[in-house]
This record gives sequence, structure tokens and C-alpha cells, in this order.
Amino acid sequence: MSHPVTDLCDAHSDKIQVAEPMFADFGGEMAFSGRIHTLKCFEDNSFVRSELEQPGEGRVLVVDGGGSMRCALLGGNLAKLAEDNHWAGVVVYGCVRDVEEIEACAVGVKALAAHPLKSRKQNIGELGLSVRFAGVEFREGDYLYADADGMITATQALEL
Ligand SMILES: O=C([O-])CC(=O)C(=O)O
Repeated sequence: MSHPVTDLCDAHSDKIQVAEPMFADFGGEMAFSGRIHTLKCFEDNSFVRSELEQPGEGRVLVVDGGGSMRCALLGGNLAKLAEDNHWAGVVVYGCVRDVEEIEACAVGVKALAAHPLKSRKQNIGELGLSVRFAGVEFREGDYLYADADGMITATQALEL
């Protein structure tokens, strides 16, 4: 479904937000795109699991983890859940763990870094808010396009 992010940038520079290049690729799919579903949570990934348990066809879960460098919000089990439920991708403004297991999953995963520690599970998080990081406002239902070159969002689907 997706076109190269560079080509989309060239064709639609007036319609897009471009994320600052702070993310590394961890998933088995380098290129992914879909409608944004947002989750804001801090060092607690309870809602990452409950959202990835939902059908994810054509969707990207955008997790605003506040950029925490103190634990991981996604690991191998949750990446497998994302794959099984057909999520296009997960973007984590925070850390992930089980790097080799995540890489084996057919899902896109962009995150700041790897961290070996798991997060709390106290059911704290907020869904569907507009969240802001990497210089972009990620809005529920907007379109996200990502590949090895970076990540952009737009309010409409982008074509070439
Ligand atoms: O459960 C967690 O906190 C994350 C994790 O390790 C996994 O997804 O395998």
C-alpha cells in the first residue's frame, strides 16, 4: 500500500508533518503505514497490551511514553500480538525490549532505544488524545507513513 516516504515528502510537502529523526527500526517490517490510534502512558504498558489485542488491520499504534529511558513499553510478546492481530506498526516514544524477537515479527516498530527492564502494569494510560513528540502532533485517525528514511503524518491519505 505504501509509497517511499521520500517520494511522499517531495509530492506533498505542504500537507505533511515530518518527525524529527530520533527513532530506530526494530520490527520485521521496515516500511509501514496506516491510520493512527494514540495511547499516552508513562512507564506503564498495560494499555499497549489491551490495544494490541484489538484488530489492527490498517492501523498504527502511536505510544507517547514521554520519552522515558527507564523501562520498555513493548517486548517480544506484545510484538507477536501486534503481528497476530494484523497491526501495521507500533511507534513508541520510549523503549522496547526483546530486540531479536521483535525483529522476527511481521510488524513495523519504531522506538527510541532498547531497554531490558519491563514497565509497570497498573492500567494507567489515555487513549485517543492528540499526542506530541518528535516535533509532530499525532492525531487519532490521521495517516502515518514510515520507512527506513523516516516518518510522516497527514490528515488525508497520500498518493503519488
Ligand atoms: O510485557 C511487557 O512488559 C513487554 C514484554 O516483555 C513483552 O511484550 O514480551
